[in-house]
Amino acid sequence: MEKAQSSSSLTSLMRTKSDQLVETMAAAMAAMKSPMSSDQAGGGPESSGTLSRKSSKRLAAASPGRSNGSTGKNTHIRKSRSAQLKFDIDEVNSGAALSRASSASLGFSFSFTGFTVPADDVADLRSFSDDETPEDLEAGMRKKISQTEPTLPIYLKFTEVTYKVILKGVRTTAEKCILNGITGSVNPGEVLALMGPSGSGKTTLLTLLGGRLREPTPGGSITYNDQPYSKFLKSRIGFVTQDDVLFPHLTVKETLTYAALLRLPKTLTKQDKEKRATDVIYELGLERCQDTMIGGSFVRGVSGGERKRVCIGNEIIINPSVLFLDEPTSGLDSTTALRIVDMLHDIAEAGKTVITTIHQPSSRLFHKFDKLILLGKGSLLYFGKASEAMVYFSSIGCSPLIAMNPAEFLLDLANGNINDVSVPSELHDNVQVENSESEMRNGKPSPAVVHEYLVEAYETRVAESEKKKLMIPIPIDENMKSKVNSTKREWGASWGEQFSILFWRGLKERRHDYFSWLRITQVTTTAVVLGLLWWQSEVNSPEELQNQAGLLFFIAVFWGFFPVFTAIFTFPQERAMLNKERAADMYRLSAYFVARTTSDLPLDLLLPVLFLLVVYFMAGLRQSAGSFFLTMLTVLLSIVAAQGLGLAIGATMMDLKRATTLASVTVMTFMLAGGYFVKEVPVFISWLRYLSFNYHTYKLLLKVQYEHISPIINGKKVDNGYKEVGALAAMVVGYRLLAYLSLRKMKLQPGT
Ligand SMILES: Nc1ncnc2c1ncn2[C@@H]1O[C@H](COP(=O)(O)OP(=O)(O)OP(=O)(O)O)[C@@H](O)[C@H]1O
Repeated sequence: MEKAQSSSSLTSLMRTKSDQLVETMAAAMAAMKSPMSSDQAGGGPESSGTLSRKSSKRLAAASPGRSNGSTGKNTHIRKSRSAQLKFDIDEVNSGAALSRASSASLGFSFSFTGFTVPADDVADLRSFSDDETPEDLEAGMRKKISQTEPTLPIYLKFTEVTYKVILKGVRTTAEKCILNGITGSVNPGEVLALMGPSGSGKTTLLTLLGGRLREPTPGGSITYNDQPYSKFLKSRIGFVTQDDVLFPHLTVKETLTYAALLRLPKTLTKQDKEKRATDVIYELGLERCQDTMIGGSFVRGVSGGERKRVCIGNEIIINPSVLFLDEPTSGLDSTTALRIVDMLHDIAEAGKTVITTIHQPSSRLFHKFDKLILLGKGSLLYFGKASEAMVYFSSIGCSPLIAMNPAEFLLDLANGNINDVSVPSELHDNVQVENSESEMRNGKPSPAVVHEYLVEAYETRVAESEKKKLMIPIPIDENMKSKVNSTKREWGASWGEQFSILFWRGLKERRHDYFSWLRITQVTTTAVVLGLLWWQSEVNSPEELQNQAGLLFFIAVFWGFFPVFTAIFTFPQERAMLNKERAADMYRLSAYFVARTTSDLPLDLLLPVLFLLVVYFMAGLRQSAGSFFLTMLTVLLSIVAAQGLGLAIGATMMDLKRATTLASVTVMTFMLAGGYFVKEVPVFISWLRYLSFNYHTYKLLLKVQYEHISPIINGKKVDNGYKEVGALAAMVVGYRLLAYLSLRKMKLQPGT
């Protein structure tokens, strides 16, 4: 028997690779057409190997009949076929890996010279918007990602990657294993698809590979050109998250131009960067919608496919070496999805390494991937060429019984759903022998049994050889490898430029808010009502003065309350964008912070001017230019201080519900401590008023209006007002500093 076995193996090895491939494919086709016939030939599921160690022991004990004379023949066929198949898979995996990478002109020097789109190409090619027909695509109307600039090639390898989280319950703490020993690799020029049922760990694996998930520390090793993750990679990695994180009020062109200005290296001029944005627009076929707003829940904008392409454009604009995409085709029709995957192919052809998760691809899509990882409950069920997946599963006895999209078949298997799928008879025998209810469902092996079988099949057949392959050093020179190791961060623009870009981007994004008639109406209506209520009020008696002081206190409270609740939204609303852009090292946090907090100031300071113009003269407050302007300055200072509080609460909580609750309690406390309602505050709590911007504003307003009447007004001593101004100025800076530090401490959310 041994002789027969070795001669069979020898024959297999002596055949040419193509012969083997043809035979294997033919066997697989035959198995797919008629799974039963292969059984009869002795090479079907039964002969495909006793893969489950546990199952095989059970089988040997329970089915002595199978260990008779025929076993020798069966074992021989099984072993020789399995050896042949293993050989094929190994060969195909290693041989095809670099084919596309080498065909792409991968320059081994690292510079940015910009994308080049020949003008004729642009003119000739029709735009590729969502209303294109599938025929256009078939006819090759799709634009190629034409890029003359070399890309730093990055070979990504990952071995035995595990990821566990601690789940803390009310009483208990449990460990959950999300990924369990995932091994694989992807090279420049290849598109690797991560497939698996919902919750199988695709996004977790993608974010780990993208270097965006580092807590809790994952097990195993992930290397980029045989080097561990370094900060340098942030600028070489593009990451397209599942949710499209874009500013809804910016147009497609604005979005990509700002990304180019912030992310491209300082060595490029502003014009070069803008040209790069235009090139990307053409390459992604977005020219027809380049001046359309992105849109969002409340604003109609570009279509879902266009939005996804903008997200991809945002990442490819930096000419990344590795591009990660989380479900780029979700929610898109099959034609648009195909277009996106075609685009990923073109991106890979330009020498980039592309890794994407994909939920349920059509068969046309499925065949476009070079490599495939199939996950089931966090375990690896298959890693290899996508085109070899069916061959592999047929080799372990799992084939579709009806014509089926391969992706659907693989997902069914990964889910343990074996309706319309043939599984090895040993799996049936197994569970029948044990007659375990938990292992059977309607007379079929349960999903858990199928899962265990698939995991063990992969471990025993392929895993070891894959791990060995990963030990081979990658074929690029040491210089190139060490580049990845650099810890130097390279900003695309200086601090000042970052500030200016972010400031103008903020102004553009919120330009609609500035001219929001709702806010203007709200403020002017309040002003008119106040003006009418205090119409031409006099201060000839203490009662009249107290009456008018009520108006001053209301102004102090209104312009304390309003800015806090507006500013609270600033950071929680932009959290996803901040996460995304900080993960990509697009700018310094300080530049973003200053730009974000100042770009709102024009409107925030314009409305109170309008308000005071109405109230001041209607209510007949002190009629002198100095008093008017000092009142105005006091209110503006109070607004900037109150904004600081709102920013600090928002940045600390980063959750609108909690932030608004805390803000309302704080604002109410400050209002009560403001010195109008309670005159005799108990000593032990009297310090509270010093924290209240209402208190300081009110005191300053009293001083401006009545210092010529009496040194003590409404129970408040009117001095030079420096203390109040100092306190408000300290609040302006202090609260902002607190907000900034809270943002600094904020942990980046993976995958957003
Ligand atoms: N930090 C975490 N804490 C607890 N559970 C987590 C955590 N991260 C992921 N999980 C769980 O791990 C599993 C895998 O999640 P993951 O998002 O990677 O799955 P997926 O395959 O991408 O799913 P989908 O296709 O639905 O997006 C899920 O059950 C998820 O709830």
